[in-house]
Amino acid sequence: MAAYKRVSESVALITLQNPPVNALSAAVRQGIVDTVERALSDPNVTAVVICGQNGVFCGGADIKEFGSNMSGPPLIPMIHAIESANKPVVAAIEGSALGGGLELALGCHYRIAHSKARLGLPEVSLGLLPAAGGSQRLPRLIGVPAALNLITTGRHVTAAEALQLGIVDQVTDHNTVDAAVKFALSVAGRSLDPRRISTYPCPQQPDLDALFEEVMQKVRRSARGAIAPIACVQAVRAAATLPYTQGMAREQELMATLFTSGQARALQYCFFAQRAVGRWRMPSGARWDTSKPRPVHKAAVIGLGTMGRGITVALAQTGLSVIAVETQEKQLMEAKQAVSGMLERGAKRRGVAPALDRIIYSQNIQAVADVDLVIEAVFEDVALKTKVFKQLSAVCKPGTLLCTNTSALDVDQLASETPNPELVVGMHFFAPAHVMKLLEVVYGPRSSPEAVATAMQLGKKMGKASVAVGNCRGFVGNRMLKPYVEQAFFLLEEGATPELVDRALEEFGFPMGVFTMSDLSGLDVGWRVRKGDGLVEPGGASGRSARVRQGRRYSPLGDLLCEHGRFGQKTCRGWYQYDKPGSRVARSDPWLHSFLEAYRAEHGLVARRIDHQEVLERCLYALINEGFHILDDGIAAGPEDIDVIYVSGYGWPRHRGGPMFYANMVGLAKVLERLEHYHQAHPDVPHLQPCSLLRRLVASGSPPIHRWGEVIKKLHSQL
Ligand SMILES: CC/C=C\CC(=O)SCCNC(=O)CCNC(=O)[C@H](O)C(C)(C)COP(=O)(O)OP(=O)(O)OC[C@H]1O[C@@H](n2cnc3c(N)ncnc32)[C@H](O)[C@@H]1OP(=O)(O)O
Repeated sequence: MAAYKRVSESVALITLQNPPVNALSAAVRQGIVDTVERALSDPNVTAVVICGQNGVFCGGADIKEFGSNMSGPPLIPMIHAIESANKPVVAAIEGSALGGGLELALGCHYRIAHSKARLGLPEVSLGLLPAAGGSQRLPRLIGVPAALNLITTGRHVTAAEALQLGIVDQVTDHNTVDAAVKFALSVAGRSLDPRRISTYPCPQQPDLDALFEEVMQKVRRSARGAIAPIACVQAVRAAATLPYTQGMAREQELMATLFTSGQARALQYCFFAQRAVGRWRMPSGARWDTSKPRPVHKAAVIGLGTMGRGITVALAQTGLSVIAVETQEKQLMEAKQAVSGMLERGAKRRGVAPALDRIIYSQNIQAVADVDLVIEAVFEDVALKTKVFKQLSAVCKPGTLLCTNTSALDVDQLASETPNPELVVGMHFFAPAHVMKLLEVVYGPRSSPEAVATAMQLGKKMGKASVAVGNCRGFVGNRMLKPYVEQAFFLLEEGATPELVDRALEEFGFPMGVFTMSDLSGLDVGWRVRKGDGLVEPGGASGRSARVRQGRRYSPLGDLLCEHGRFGQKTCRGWYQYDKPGSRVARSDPWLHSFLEAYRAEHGLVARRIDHQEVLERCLYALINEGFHILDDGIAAGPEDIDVIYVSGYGWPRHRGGPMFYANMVGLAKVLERLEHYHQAHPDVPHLQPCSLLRRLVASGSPPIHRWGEVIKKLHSQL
């Protein structure tokens, strides 16, 4: 839909109307075609201004239409008709001009932006390229290097940067439409030939081949298997080397490949999944839209180790006053120095003042008496956390929300130690907490909807992908990680090497394989957890019993490496070897290979050839199978929650959508068949036994992922 109005007598004002972001749906495109035609055929109109309703120019093509049969006028001829118009067309850009929205503006003869507007071509993050002429017009307008940067990263630029780059002609702090109308009147009657970007030659660049080669290499390295960034480089190259019409043909050809690729579907699923997790719901029926968050102005962090420091930074950067408590003076001083450093570096990067004075440091827990919310981040020890929660209950004003930063402990058990368990939730941050985008908000059976709403809102303010999950061992992310890591260990026993397993996973798109990751986070972390679970037998047992614990197959490989003092990067030795402590360059370690051979010999294991497919199937399907258990148990409300957790916090490649989306893409019947196959081969591995929900879904004809909820609901209503 697009509204048409005459203003200042001779200016046609066309307003895009499709809330909330005026996406270019079929109806909007039709509206633009009709109103532009009307303006151009009206002899009383001398100029045209295009703007968007409610302070947003246009969020781009309507992503929801991508999955359906596209109808309505196509974008390219629509934009071409605007550019060819014989009356000046001015884009009045407020809010956002993104993707097709910016491409529409590039078809206009002039662009006026409000100073708070953001512009960009983020198609690459949806697995696409700017294929409404954006990949051909932008390089002609701002040059190849700047266009390559914007198109391959998809980053949004401010109006000020857009002006500097030459994307917009004017920036205003006042009413943008008024400024655009005034501007349109001032240019009416001027020749438009110099304003048609498609007719510009692409600015010449010395060493064009070298530039493209360099960018292509950089993009390939960071794309981790994603194809859209590569197609973006190819499209810009076409702009730089071909006449416009041929460049457009290349743009369309590349887009057709991307559009039908599974990657675009996965990335568009991620876009909507990220928004869907904000609409959380709990098994009790409490929901995001009926639960009111409490205001949080002042927060406290208890315990200033690595996690507590990061959380303090994240809170202060959000604009909250923070009381940071650490009982030991030396640790408190060290933490203050570290937190200040992190804030200063972050502020420098963002060009703002560091929020140093928002934090009060104290050794005394009494200092938190008047805060609205506390995040306890002491050592992962249930007795210690219980003690802190008891102290907090005595000190804090009534109604203070008590949050625990834990990666696995029972939130409900901690809640039960307080007089107001409804005020307790888990906030599982990921290290480094001021950088990592994921937050699991863990509710127990007694957590109030208000407490969950408050933690979710705080997470959003901190810029985190916040996902509400139920309380169980490891919550969602770590619970699913366990069978994944377990399979990797078993594969080593059966003949694989850390190098082989990691390479398969990295080629799949993970930034790091399981063993490189284990070296980075420290092998002792998992060792401590396994000790706590009673799985580690001191000194390492021998014989068959060494590989069986609690009635199921167990691999003591990680424990044995720890017994050798191999804790990963920090000790220069783990699954790999490193030149110096903390070095990230993992080198193959002959000791480890000999150790594996000796281990297999000791346990009568015969190494066999293992290929990448088996590595992927065993590690990923075991992880996915646990995801189905999590859905079945109601710990995650839907597959989107799991997928957002894995993409935002566990390095799952975004262009593969997340583990549950991936299972949907592979085919549920295939995942089930492979799990059955591997479970038959390894009956002592319960994680390979297909989950009953997976069986139910397959029996229901493998519905698409957005309809899994119906099967889950039916299953639960029958219980
Ligand atoms: C031939 C192909 C030509 C062109 C290709 C394209 O144009 S692809 C689309 C390129 N555009 C984008 O990638 C922009 C996507 N949107 C955003 O980045 C943000 O939504 C935006 C515009 C910056 C606004 O952010 P804000 O935080 O204010 O809102 P939110 O993200 O929560 O979005 C609000 C609701 O709008 C829906 N939505 C946003 N953009 C689109 C879109 N392009 N198409 C369809 N729907 C869109 C979003 O899903 C939210 O809806 P909800 O029901 O709440 O989930």
